[in-house]
Amino acid sequence: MTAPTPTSILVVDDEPDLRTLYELTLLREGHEVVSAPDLTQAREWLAQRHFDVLITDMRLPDGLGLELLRELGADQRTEKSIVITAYGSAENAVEALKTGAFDYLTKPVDLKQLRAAVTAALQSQRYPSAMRPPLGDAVLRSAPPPPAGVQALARIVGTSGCMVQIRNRIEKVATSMAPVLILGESGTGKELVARAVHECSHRASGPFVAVNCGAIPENLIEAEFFGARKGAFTGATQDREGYFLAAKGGTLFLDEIGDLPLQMQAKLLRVIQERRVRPLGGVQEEAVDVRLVSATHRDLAALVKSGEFRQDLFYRLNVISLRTPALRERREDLSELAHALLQRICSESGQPVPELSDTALAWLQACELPGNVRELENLLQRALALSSGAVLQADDFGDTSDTAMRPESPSTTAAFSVPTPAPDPAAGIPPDLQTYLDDQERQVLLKALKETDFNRTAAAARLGLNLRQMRYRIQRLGIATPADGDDET
Ligand SMILES: Nc1ncnc2c1ncn2[C@@H]1O[C@H](COP(=O)(O)OP(=O)(O)OP(=O)(O)O)[C@@H](O)[C@H]1O
Repeated sequence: MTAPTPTSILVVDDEPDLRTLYELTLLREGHEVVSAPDLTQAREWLAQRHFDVLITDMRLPDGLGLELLRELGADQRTEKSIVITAYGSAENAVEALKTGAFDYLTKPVDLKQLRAAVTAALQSQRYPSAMRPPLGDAVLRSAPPPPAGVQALARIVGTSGCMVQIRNRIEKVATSMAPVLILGESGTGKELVARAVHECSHRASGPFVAVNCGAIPENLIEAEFFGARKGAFTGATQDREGYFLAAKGGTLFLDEIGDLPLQMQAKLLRVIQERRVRPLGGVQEEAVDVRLVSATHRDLAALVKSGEFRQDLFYRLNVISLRTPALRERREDLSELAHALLQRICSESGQPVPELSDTALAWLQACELPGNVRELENLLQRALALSSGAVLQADDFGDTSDTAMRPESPSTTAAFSVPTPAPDPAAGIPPDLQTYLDDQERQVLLKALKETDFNRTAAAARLGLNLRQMRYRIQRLGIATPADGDDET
């Protein structure tokens, strides 16, 4: 049996002591290491041979480490780069990630983080060194993602140009550690995209922790994010891990990031910069090893302008952005989406998949669907509940003769799937029907949640809903629930 080929690393730093320190650390890990004090020598090495990882200081005597990254990118080379930047220089770190760096480290370099970054960079290579084709072949870009990634991409239905583009971009961005910001209207699949980024990345075997930033009570938010030791505050009856540590080795998805209170934004920024967290009441800081993906339906740039969102945090989170298009921008996908959603809903509830008649499809095509794919999903669920045959007809979607009855917002459709409480005749006619129905729905949901000890799966089952519908309603109606529920998926 032949011995495995050692992985090769090129270290570029002009300070001899630091070079030696990095070299020794990496040699001890079993890597083959060569080093260069400047760009010129690094270029000579790169012209001669291939490396698995390039580690470069930002400032070098004859230029910036970023130049090497640009050259690697232009030559479509497969080396993964890690850039070392000065402490507190957010611009350089963001610039490095935008230029294609896999990751960055800040000075003074923590050797544990150096080792972890190199391991992660190697894991993200889709070919082991022995299988790697010769220099010059643009292999990584066309290499397929892992099987879980392929499945996650397939869950994002749509063959319109913008959907093909978004799937391609997910594959590309998944191979680095750069933070990703997903922007798009409600119900356009931002969480689906975030999961696909995770599943296509080398972190796929790690956890995917999804957090709704707008749903956590303000007094608990710090403990939820960073963890807390028992007794750190009234009610902290046991140690709490916190999202950052729970997502260790995986991806932390910060949904509705635009709703994060300002005070918490400052704390989040500090953790991103320092890559360490200290749980409330704890004395020791712990290293953070997560890839951040955030999402919002709000206009973050406008929030920055109005002072509601910190510019420096925006800059940090928005290294790579992805936009999920609204359904009205890709109406050609509606039929495929409707069929795929029907399949999924029916397989989840174990019922046979009905056909979708031409009239039903035409009716859906005529709907505005401002709530996007989620609204389409709700309409199909409701039609399935109302239909008794093997074919879904337009009538199954409600009174289709009256255009005023057509669904106009996610809230309208959401109210349909819960048994609508009979109006109290003594109370007369409510001045705002939607608010009235929302109140009724909120009360029913709260009752079910309380009776099941806030177990969302159990509460959903009591109401004949699935977990996804339950989560949607909880979020839409702004119901506060303990965030560490046992049923988060
Ligand atoms: N392209 C798609 N293909 C298949 N299903 C989709 C697609 N886009 C969205 N969905 C489905 O629509 C529902 C809403 O999607 P998701 O929760 O990802 O949207 P979102 O943009 O995160 O919404 P919000 O901003 O309200 O949180 C989910 O059930 C999801 O599976």
